[in-house]
Amino acid sequence: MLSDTIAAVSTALGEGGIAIIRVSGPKAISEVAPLFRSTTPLTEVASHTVHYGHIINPVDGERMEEVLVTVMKGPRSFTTEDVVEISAHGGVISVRRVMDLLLQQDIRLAEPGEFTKRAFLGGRIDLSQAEAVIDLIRSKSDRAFSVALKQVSGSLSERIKSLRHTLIETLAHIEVNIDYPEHDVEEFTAEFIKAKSSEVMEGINKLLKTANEGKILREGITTAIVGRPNVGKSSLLNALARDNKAIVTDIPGTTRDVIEEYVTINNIPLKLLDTAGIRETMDVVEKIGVERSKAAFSDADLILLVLNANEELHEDELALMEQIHGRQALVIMNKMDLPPRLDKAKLLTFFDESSIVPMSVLEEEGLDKLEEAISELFFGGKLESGDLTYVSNVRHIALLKKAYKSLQDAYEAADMLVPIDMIQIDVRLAWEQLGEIIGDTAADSLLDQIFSQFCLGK
Ligand SMILES: Nc1nc2c(c(=O)[nH]1)N(C=O)[C@@H](CNc1ccc(C(=O)N[C@@H](CCC(=O)O)C(=O)O)cc1)CN2
Ligand SMILES: Nc1nc2c(ncn2[C@@H]2O[C@H](COP(=O)(O)OP(=O)(O)OP(=O)(O)O)[C@@H](O)[C@H]2O)c(=O)[nH]1
Ligand SMILES: [Mg+2]
Repeated sequence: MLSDTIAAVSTALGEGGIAIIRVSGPKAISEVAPLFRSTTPLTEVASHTVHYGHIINPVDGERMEEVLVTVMKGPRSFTTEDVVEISAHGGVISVRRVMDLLLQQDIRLAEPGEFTKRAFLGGRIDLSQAEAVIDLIRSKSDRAFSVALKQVSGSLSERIKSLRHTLIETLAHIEVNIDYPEHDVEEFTAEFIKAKSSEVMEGINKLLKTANEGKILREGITTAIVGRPNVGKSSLLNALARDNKAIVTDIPGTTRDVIEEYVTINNIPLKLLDTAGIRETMDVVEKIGVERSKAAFSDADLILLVLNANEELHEDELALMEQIHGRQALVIMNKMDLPPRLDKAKLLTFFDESSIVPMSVLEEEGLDKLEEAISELFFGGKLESGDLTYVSNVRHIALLKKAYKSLQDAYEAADMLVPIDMIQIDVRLAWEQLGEIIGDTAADSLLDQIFSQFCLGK
C-alpha cells in the first residue's frame, strides 16, 4: 500500500527553543533530500542518525534555515514508514520557511492525528493505544499521565485481547458442536458457554469498576466555587492554586466571569471554577456573570459553597443549599478570623458535620482540612494504588457495557438450552464489540472521528 508523504509541525507553535517538523511516508527521504545540504546526502545516511546542515531553496540554493535532520527508516519508526524529522530554530518564520519548501515537494500537509493514525494502520499500536496518546497530551496530573502511558504501552489492550481469546475458544468449541453434534452433548456445551461467558463478564466488570476513577483521573473533578458576593470565593481559588489568578477586592461583585484553574489535591486533578457571587442585580455584566455561575453550578461534579462566618445566613444561601441537596458538596465557613455570626446549627440541618469546613482563607487556616475533605469525598482518602490499568474513555466504557450485555444474553440463552447456533451469534457479537475497543473491528468513519481529535503534527 503506497500512501502520501505527509508533513506537519509537531511542536507547539510560537516562539520556542526548537521546532520539530515531521515528515512521514514513502518519499520522506527522497523529497527532503533536495532541500537539505550537508556533508552526506540524505539519501545515503544510515537509519536512526542525525545530521547537521541547512535547508536550502532548491531553485537558487539560498540557505533558508540551519537545522538538524533525523532519519528513521520504516518499519522501525513511529509511523512504521520512513520518517524525517527536521529540528529548526523555534519561531513562526523559521517553521513557515521550512514548511513552505516541503509543501512544494511531493509532500502534503498532514491531517490532525495522521502520524498516529499511520502508526495504528501500520500495526505498531492498536486503537486503544492510539487513543491513550491523546490522553497523554491532555493529562492534567502526574497520575493521569502515568495511567495513559501504561495504556500507550498496551495495558488495556492486553486485558481486552485475553478476554477475546477466551471468547474465540468458546466460539471454536461451539463450531465443533455444530459441525459434529455426535461428538458432544448439547447440555455439556451449554454449561461450557455459561462458564466462559461468566468468566469474561467478570473480567469486563473488573474493568468497568475502574471507569469512575479513571474518568476523574482523565478529566478531573469539575469543582464550582459558589456563594454570595464577597464571601471569599476568588481568595479560595487563589489559595488552592497557590497563585493570584483571580482578582480579589472587598467590593462585592468583583468576579464577573467564570475563571478556570487546574490544581491537583493528593494526586486528584480538580478543574476549579471561580464564579461570580450569586445575587439579584441590575448590572447587565454582573447579571450575565450570575447566569454563568448558575450554569457552572449545575454542571459541576463537586460544589464548594463558600459562606461568610462573620454574617448570618442569607436567604439566597438557604436557596443554594436547597439546590445542593443530593450533590457532592462541601460547605466552607470562611472568615473564621472575624467574630462568628453564622449559626452552624442551621447548616447541620442541610449537611453532615464532616462536610462543613471552617476556614480563614486570609490567614491560610483550614486549607489542609479542605484538601483532606475533598480527597475523602472522592476516594475515601486515597486513589487505588498499584494497578494503573483504568478504562476512562467513554467509547471503551460503552463497548464494554455492550459486550457485557451480549454475554448476558448468551448466558441466558444457554441456560434455557436455546439452539447453539443462536447463542453463537451473541458470543460473536461480544467478541466484535471488544474488538472495536482495540480497533480490530472498527469502521473508517470511527477512525476518522478519533484521530481528528488529535493536534496537528501528532
Ligand atoms: N522527536 C520525536 N520525539 C518523540 C516522538 C517522535 O515521533 N519524534 N514520539 C512520537 O510521538 C514519542 C516517542 N514515541 C516513539 C515511539 C516509537 C518510535 C520508533 O521509532 N519505534 C521503532 C524503533 C524502536 C527501536 O529502535 O527500538 C519501532 O518500534 O519499530 C519513535 C518514537 C515522543 N517523542
Ligand atoms: N477577614 C477575612 N477576609 C477575607 C477572607 N477571605 C477573603 N477575605 C476578603 O474578602 C473580600 C472578598 O474576597 P473575594 O475573594 O474577592 O470574594 P468573592 O467571593 O470572590 O467575591 P465576588 O467575586 O465579588 O463574588 C476581600 O477583601 C478578601 O480579602 C478571610 O478568611 N477573612
Ligand atoms: Mg470573586
